[in-house]
Amino acid sequence: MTASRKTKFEIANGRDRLAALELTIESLPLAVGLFWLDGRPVLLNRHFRELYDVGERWEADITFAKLIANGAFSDWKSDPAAFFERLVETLKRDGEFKARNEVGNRMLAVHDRLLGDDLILTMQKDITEQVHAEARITFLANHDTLTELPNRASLNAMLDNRIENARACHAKLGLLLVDVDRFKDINDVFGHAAGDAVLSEISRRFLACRGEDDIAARLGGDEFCFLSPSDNQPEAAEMLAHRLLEAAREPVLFEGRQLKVGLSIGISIFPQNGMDRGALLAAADAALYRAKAEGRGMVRMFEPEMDERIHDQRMLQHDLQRAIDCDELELYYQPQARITGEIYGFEALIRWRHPTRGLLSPNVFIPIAEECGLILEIGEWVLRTACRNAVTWAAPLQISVNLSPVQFRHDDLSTTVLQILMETGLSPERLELEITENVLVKDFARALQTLRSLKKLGVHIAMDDFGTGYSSLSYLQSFPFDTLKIDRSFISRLNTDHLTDAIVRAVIGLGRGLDVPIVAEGVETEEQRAFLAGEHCQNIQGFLIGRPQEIGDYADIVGIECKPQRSLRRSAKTG
Ligand SMILES: Nc1nc2c(ncn2[C@@H]2O[C@H](COP(=O)(O)O[C@H]3[C@@H](O)[C@H](n4cnc5c(=O)[nH]c(N)nc54)O[C@@H]3COP(=O)(O)O)[C@@H](O)[C@H]2O)c(=O)[nH]1
Repeated sequence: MTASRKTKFEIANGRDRLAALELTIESLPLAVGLFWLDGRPVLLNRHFRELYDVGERWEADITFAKLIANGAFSDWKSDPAAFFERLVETLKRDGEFKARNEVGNRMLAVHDRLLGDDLILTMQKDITEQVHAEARITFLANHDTLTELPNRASLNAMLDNRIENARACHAKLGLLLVDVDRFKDINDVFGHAAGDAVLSEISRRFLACRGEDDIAARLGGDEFCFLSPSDNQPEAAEMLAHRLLEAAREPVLFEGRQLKVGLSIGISIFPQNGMDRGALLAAADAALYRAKAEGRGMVRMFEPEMDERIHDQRMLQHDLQRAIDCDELELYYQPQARITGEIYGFEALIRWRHPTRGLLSPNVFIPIAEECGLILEIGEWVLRTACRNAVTWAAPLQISVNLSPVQFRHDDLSTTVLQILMETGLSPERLELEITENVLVKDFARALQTLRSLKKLGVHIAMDDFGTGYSSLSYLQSFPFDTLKIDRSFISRLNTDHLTDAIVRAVIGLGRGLDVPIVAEGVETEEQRAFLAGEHCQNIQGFLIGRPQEIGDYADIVGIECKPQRSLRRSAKTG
């Protein structure tokens, strides 16, 4: 090949390569533009031209600044030439510039580079889908998926921020904690889809009655939180609370049913009820607790004496952790008798001999133990102590033990019972476990399975407080209880209220029909006993027969030497 032919070949080859390069750039899936430093374009690929609406043969006066000014950078729009100058300065200094730019409804990741001394290469990638996905992920991290309200994490951040601002401006804030009354019942009776429908609809109504600056969030379950930033406190918070109550009044329609809910609301005010988020939430929670305790459907403002209750509960919880080890728990025993008066068993009832507060009722500390999980240890102690005590009796009487729903939901309950029976040597048919229907309300199928495995051990199962829940009857269909205990609230009204007499009569009839013996609880008078005898109620328990006492007080009945209970407790603990 001659020298001139070689050059021609190389030139042709070079042109081909340039054409191939241009074709590649033309079809790249990102917008590419090459510009002179004065802004005039050298090359704009198809994506770039489409993005900025430029023809294939662009007009002579087109420039980088004019093109980008069609994007959404407002500073570019106001003075594109000045911004272009600044870009060139940046490129000369740093060699590149990266940013996100919005063009029309697309989001672009822009990467500009200086090529040599006189060219700007801009590469702009469409990241609209990625940005949407990022926004969705951020939204999900900060919002509750069901109601789309801010979640607890984002509420915490917003509260901290608003409290900080309010502190700086000496402003006031109202914090509302809102609980949907009886929401659990809707979930349990009509299913979770109904529960979800209620929460979604209620949240939608909440948003409609919230003020422009108010914050609404879902904390989880049926708990919501609102922040009213008005200075007019507590009035503004109270007004918001009443708007929320009103919004929830209308039933929620679900699959043709009208589901009725109510709200309980607790309010705390910044700064007087707390100086930070934790204190304000705790104060609103105490007020909410009071609202629920006073019958639900209520709004309660925080009052300092509620703080004492929180403090008190915390102290008790703290002390309770040591109660077993320090031998402070005791069992009292209350006799259970045939209607004729013959005692056939005892119910074990726990007491806490607190070192400074004296003898505490289970109503005071069992809810605390359930809340903090200590009930598992305490419940096991009760079961072991009661069984160990009962085997020492000469008379093989029945021993009844209360089970908390928390114990019941724990996986190992039947194993624990079996272990204690084997360890103490108590014959299973002497042990009766008392459950309330709360045990069955949550996760019915699982509860039923546990009941069946307990029954297989040979122990008896009693339904306690019968008649106080509204679905007791349906539970009777599902499980063959050995005993039904009519709640003492019915017995105390016997002979004074016709309706109560009729209910007690009906329950006794029901027991007879199902062949399940009835125990009437809380029998205090001979008149009540006579009524029950007249209705052929088999068994009674109550102060008329005997109060809960140390077992030594019933030594002659159970057939033990009258020895102090503390030694028995200690021997139960050491196994
Ligand atoms: N999970 C556990 N719960 C327990 C345990 N021990 C008790 N409890 C539950 O605490 C509640 C209160 O019990 P208590 O203060 O012992 O009250 C019992 C009796 O004293 C009371 N009673 C009995 N007869 C009468 C009466 O004639 N009048 C009257 N005013 N009160 C009376 O009733 C309570 C027994 O109720 P019940 O269990 O429903 O049979 C109570 O709910 C206990 O269940 C425990 O170890 N674990």
